[in-house]
Amino acid sequence: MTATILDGKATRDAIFDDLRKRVTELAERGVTPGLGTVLVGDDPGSHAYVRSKHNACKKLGMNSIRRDLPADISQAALEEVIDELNADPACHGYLVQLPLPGHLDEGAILERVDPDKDADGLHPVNLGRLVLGKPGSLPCTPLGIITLLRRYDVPIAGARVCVVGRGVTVGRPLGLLLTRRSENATVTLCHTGTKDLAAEVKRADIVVAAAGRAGLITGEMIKPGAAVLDVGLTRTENGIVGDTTPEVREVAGHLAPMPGGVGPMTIAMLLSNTVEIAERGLSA
Ligand SMILES: Nc1nc2c(c(=O)[nH]1)N[C@@H](CN(C=O)c1ccc(C(=O)N[C@@H](CCC(=O)O)C(=O)O)cc1)CN2
Repeated sequence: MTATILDGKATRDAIFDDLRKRVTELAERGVTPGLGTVLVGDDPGSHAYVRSKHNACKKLGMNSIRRDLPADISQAALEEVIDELNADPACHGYLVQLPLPGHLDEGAILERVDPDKDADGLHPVNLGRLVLGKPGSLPCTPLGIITLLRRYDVPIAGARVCVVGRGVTVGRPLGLLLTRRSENATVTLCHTGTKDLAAEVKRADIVVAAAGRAGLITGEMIKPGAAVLDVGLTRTENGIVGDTTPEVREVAGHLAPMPGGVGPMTIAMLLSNTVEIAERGLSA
């Protein structure tokens, strides 16, 4: 068996086509949705992601506001930038690119973002709304994973899902999303304390590998025909590698590869959240 590829780039492009129409409709009502980014420091990966976000805004006819800040910025100065974006009516939604340099209090910065402008869905208020099933921005990578599964008709309701990795951007919120009534999956959240990872993975109809450990999930751990989404990203001398080994493709029924699977969906969901915030502003 060779897995059907869950193509994140093609799916992102289809989502962009839909978003372009919504941006045009908003423009007809006098609103141009605006996305802000806050980037601290010189990490080349973070710079590349932020660049992609601004390029995507341009493609869709959205405004974008960029705040690039020095690596040694103080907590107080960064908080001032956050306060400015909170007050800027042209900025409908924004994000603080993670990770932040170690001297900054990341939690305090994320909490300072106006939850109703939180394009990333990572503000504690929005994570709380997710727990309570109330409307709010949803975290982009988990939302991208569910959108990709739906696009390829991979059954979610009743599926056993094994999420490997308990990070705040992917694993934890994904567990919450998948166990909503609308998704109805049964989720096992695995982490470094899991006793028999191979056994947990083997039971799953859907495996999400988001531990950030290259090659952690091997072909023999996968139930034949399962859907596997590789979200781990490790940069090596030979390029990017994911959390799954190449043989997984021969066992899985569906595979979101690294690269080209979930990553492009993250940016699509970020723009979708921003357009949604702008639409909400008009209907409020
Ligand atoms: N505030 C946030 N910070 C970070 C997030 C996030 O969602 N919000 N996620 C990641 C970085 N990220 C977006 O910000 C991101 C990561 C990867 C990709 C992507 O398209 N990856 C490609 C391959 C990577 C490459 O070529 O360098 C892929 O999977 O095909 C997009 C966005 C951490 N920080």
